[in-house]
Amino acid sequence: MIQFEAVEKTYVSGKQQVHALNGIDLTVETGEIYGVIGFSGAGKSSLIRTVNLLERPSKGRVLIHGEDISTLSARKIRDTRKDIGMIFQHFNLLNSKTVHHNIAMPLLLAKTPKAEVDRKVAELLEFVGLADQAKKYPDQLSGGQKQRIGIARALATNPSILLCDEATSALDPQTTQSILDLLRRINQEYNITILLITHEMGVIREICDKVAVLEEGRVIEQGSVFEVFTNPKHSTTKRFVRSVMNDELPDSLLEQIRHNDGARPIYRVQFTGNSVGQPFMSRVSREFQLDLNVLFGNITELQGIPYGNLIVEFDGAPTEIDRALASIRNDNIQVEEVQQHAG
Ligand SMILES: Nc1ncnc2c1ncn2[C@@H]1O[C@H](COP(=O)(O)OP(=O)(O)OP(=O)(O)O)[C@@H](O)[C@H]1O
Repeated sequence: MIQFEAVEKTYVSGKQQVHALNGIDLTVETGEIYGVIGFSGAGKSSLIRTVNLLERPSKGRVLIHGEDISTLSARKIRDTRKDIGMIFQHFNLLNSKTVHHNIAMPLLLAKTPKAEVDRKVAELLEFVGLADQAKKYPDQLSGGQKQRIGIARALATNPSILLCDEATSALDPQTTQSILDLLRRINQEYNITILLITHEMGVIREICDKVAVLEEGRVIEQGSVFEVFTNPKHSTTKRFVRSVMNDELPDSLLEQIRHNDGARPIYRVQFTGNSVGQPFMSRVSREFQLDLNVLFGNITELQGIPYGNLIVEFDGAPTEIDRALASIRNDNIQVEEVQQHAG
């Protein structure tokens, strides 16, 4: 478990002060994959680097499994660091050393016997799918392969926590996917808690259980990925969600809504989980004698739960439309009128 308690970080250079973190409270539970997203300069790197003391908080505390690491002895800090692996956007491999040596590095530093080092490196190479690349040098590998080496090196000391600093930002979409699959396996098979920072909402959607949105060194929104994606509250969160959820109304449709005289109101209908399987449209149409015209829609999946989003024009008697809306809401389906937002 990682706990940030009122964490602040101020950088001082000359007379200038930069307040990178302004009081962060966050808890990453054991076994979770927790994503922190934010635009450039939001404070993501500063935050993740306080976990392994690459940066010390200016105020507040970071607790690892309940212990404030900044108060530990030098020896205990070394032990705690072994328990926290880290991978980086640009991999941070030693180009003059072989793949084997790069992965072995943390074990060699810990004076692990050679036979044990060789056994562990072979196991890790197998796990990351690069068993035949041990003698190569990083320059001979693709970006995705380099990140696999970075991951293998991070796992060498059997950590319980893995920090991922923009681990897929330098990779193409297909390679990103394969690295995210590998991170998920690490989380599931080794029960390693993962804290990742990214500026890509697709990464959060793909593997995270929880997400926090960072802006100007503050957490502006946090929650389960499902909650935050289906009901984002802050405008920055809405921007991030829109970047992957494709629920923007097309221009032609906005034009149609703008010219709607209000006789046929238009609603956004959002439904999740069990509601997805319900034939609520035909039921409502029959029961309240309405014509329902679907103008736009998509159904997607978040954390294995289906999530639907429809834009529907309701045509019928106003009193029946009101009754229909009440009936839909009764089924735990969210409905909101889009007319006023569209213009
Ligand atoms: N060593 C440093 N000295 C001075 N200012 C710094 C230092 N590191 C970061 N900053 C500043 O702190 C703020 C937060 O930076 P940080 O790198 O944590 O944000 P970020 O969200 O990770 O951004 P990016 O995605 O661009 O890396 C920025 O204004 C940055 O310029």
